Amino acid sequence: MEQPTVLVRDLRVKRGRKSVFDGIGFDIPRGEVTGLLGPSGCGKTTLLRAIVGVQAGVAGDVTVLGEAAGSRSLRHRVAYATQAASVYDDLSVRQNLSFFAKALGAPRGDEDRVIDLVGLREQAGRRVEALSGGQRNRVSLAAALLGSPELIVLDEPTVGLDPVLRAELWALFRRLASQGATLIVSSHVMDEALHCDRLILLREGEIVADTTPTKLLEETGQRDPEAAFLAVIESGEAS
Ligand SMILES: Nc1ncnc2c1ncn2[C@@H]1O[C@H](COP(=O)(O)OP(=O)(O)OP(=O)(O)O)[C@@H](O)[C@H]1O
Repeated sequence: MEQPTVLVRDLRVKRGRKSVFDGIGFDIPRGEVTGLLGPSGCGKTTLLRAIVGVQAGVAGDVTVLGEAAGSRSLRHRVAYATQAASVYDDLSVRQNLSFFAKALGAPRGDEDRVIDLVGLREQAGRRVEALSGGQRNRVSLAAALLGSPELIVLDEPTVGLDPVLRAELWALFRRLASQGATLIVSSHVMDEALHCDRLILLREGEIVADTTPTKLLEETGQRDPEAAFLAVIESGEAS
């Protein structure tokens, strides 16, 4: 059987004095879009950082593509787009992406491929400082797609985007997964859950459900994911 892309076992994370996770575990198979959902402060960013291997205070096992999370050999195989766009304001979209492409050793012309993927062709020559917040975030997303990484970790990539763009990005995530990439996408918007193959619902550092959109709605008898999430939390509190 194919090895999962991400394998998390007994993960414990301390940030300062606070224990954010105290022994969680799950697998993420290849070629799926996994949604990491839950309210602000539940631990989504901390978990993504542990998977990428940049979080301090981590104990337990996080294995990515068969290697320990954060291993040097994963540098070109794993991409991470943080919540705050990390791009140069005084460079154009294309200059930013050419710079990152060179730093990564991505194939020639890869910047144009990712500019098209995120729908920024018209803005390619514009300096990043002249873009909207949503467009800036898409530059960051484009940078994460350079070099066609096998695991793509995206922290709230659709924040601040209008519904049309949001739908376009989700279609892009699905397309990348169908080509074999594995995506982990965090969000606190439960409606986005419906675009995922798999859902990990977090609350205060605990996995309250590890499910699929269909199962979540079926098992809670709800029609919308927001209500379903609340139902999961209430049933957890009742038991
Ligand atoms: N540098 C830090 N030192 C101590 N505690 C921290 C630090 N950063 C975050 N935390 C705590 O860790 C917990 C998880 O935070 P995290 O940023 O992972 O949540 P999140 O689900 O991504 O939230 P959001 O959706 O608001 O980004 C929170 O309780 C937060 O207060």
